[in-house]
Amino acid sequence: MSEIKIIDVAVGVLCNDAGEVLFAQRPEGKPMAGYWEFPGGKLESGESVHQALARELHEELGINIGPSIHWRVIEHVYPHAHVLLHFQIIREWTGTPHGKENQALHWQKLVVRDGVVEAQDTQPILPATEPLLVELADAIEQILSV
Ligand SMILES: Nc1nc2c([nH]c(=O)n2[C@H]2C[C@H](O)[C@@H](COP(=O)(O)OP(=O)(O)OP(=O)(O)O)O2)c(=O)[nH]1
Ligand SMILES: [Mg+2]
Repeated sequence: MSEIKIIDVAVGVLCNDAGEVLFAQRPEGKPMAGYWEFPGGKLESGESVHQALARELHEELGINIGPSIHWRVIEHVYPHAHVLLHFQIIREWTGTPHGKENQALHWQKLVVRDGVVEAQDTQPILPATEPLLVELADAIEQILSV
């Protein structure tokens, strides 16, 4: 019997006061290079989702995050890995995000039109993340309205 290894991934949705979210483009050398994603990465052993997120966003963007709000957990099977994605929304951080791994960054407002989010500047988006954007736009609107 073969055992499936599920990889936990902490995914950070940085959301600014204008309601924009930060996308990063996966650099050369990683699986699915060129795809856009939310910053984040794999949990190391013993880490909580928030701890992994704080570490990854410091490594990838050079920022220190404040609290993260749990939003969704999504399972996805790629040819390269079977992942469990823990999406967290972040409203507070210190420092200005910059691509420490030479990845391109882009702040993008999630505008829903005819039931889809048009994100022309951040195509293609990772297949597990793309279908969540409409609901994420909703969640962000609610968070900003409080
Ligand atoms: N960060 C992130 N990963 C995502 C998203 N959507 C999605 O399917 N994934 C998948 C792609 C990868 O299989 C996995 C993330 O793993 P990764 O390779 O980026 O992990 P890492 O940052 O720790 O990278 P490395 O140190 O292993 O190079 O999760 C997303 O929006 N953000
Ligand atoms: Mg990563």
